[in-house]
Amino acid sequence: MSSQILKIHQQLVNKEITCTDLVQEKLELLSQNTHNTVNSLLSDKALKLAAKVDKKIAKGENIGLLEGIPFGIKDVYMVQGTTTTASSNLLKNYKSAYTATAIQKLLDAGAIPLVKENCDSFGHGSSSENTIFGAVKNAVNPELVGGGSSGGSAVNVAKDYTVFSIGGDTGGSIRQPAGYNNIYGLKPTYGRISRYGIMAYASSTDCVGPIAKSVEDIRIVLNVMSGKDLKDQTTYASAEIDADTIKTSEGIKTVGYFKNFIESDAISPEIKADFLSAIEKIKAKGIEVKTLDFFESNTLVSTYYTLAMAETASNLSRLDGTNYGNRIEAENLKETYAVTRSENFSEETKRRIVGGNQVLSQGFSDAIYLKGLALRDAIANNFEDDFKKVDIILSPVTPNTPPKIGDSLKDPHAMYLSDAYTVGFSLGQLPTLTVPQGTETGLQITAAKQNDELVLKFANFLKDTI
Ligand SMILES: NC(=O)C[C@H](N)C(=O)O
Repeated sequence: MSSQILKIHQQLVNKEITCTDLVQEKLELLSQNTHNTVNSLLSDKALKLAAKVDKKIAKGENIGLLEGIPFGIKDVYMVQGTTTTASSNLLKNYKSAYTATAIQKLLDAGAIPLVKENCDSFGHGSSSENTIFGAVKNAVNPELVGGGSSGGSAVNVAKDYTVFSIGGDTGGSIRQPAGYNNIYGLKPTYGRISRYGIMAYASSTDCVGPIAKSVEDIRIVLNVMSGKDLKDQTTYASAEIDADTIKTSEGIKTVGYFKNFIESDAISPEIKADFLSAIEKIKAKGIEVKTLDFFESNTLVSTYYTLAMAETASNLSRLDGTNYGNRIEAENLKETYAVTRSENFSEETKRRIVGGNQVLSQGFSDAIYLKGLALRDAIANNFEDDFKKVDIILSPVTPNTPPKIGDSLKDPHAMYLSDAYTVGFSLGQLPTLTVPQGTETGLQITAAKQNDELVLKFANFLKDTI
């Protein structure tokens, strides 16, 4: 699909539509939607901003590319004056005191925030069913899950309720719902976009990224959000990615894929067939394809969940009803903490806090946590070796197609295993993009650290190839 942002920009500039009508139409679609994508609507703010854009256009002033473009925000981002619930009961009424850097940059560029979007609570999940706002339904088939944890964001884009949405990806939360809903979703290199103002889940792999319907829209939004931020010391300065540069296939000679992913018993036959057919088409275009060895799914999933649970147990320890959230008074302070947390956190979040505290506790941390860190280093080293042999690693996004609503909740372990193909790239802190394949799960393009440009370039190449 071509750029929605460029199309709407032209329509606004040519006065074929007004920004107010556009925003009103999207707000109506969002408020009537039955896919459970909305936690809260930002109608007043959005309509005020739209009126300003219309005034500017009426006066004949120039507008920027993102000015007047309506977008959605996963409900884990602070946006001053809005409720930021993380889809949890504990923060049901929590109002953000400040705005996340990534969102502020979009607001500064004139984009119009419409909605705080439903997701798995605190990012804990792969289906967007772990939420107090009702399970997000898939855009293609509403009996299936919308994917997670940025499910509401992906479905809103797929259904055209928003032009793009900002998701968050710790172990697949942008890429997997993008795949399940047949659109694009980018997890940039860790540190390319500031995490300041995102509700922290697992700080060592949390990434901010765009979900959209075209490579060009991903590029535009990525450029605006990227950059060093003194409020997040893990950020780095990056060069803008140029539209024309990513239209050539220069620098793409070799593509690799992990043999064990594709030969695994867990992969669905449709996904395997679609993947191998894409590989044949890539080869036919003269690109060399190499198979690579990688860690087994069980190792990847257990390393990721060991570290993610440890980090979330630590990050969420601040939510005890004292400074934030839905405090439940009990007999004494200790009881108040306990009741506030046990009554307000979901089963899945409690599972992760208990698991994470076990990982970090004295007597266990050497055997479990330190082992997890060592494996993470080994995985990162493996990637460094791989990128000496290939330019791009291609993979399916998930081994499975989206499950029916309700099924993932029955078996958390099976849900963790469905992240087998996304979590390794998170641990490696690599740039990874989901591209749609016309099916219910997409292809995942990964390049070496800080080479987000090559990922987008290959996505353009793939668009004309498969
Ligand atoms: N947050 C994410 O990136 C999703 C992943 N399934 C997790 O629960 O950790």
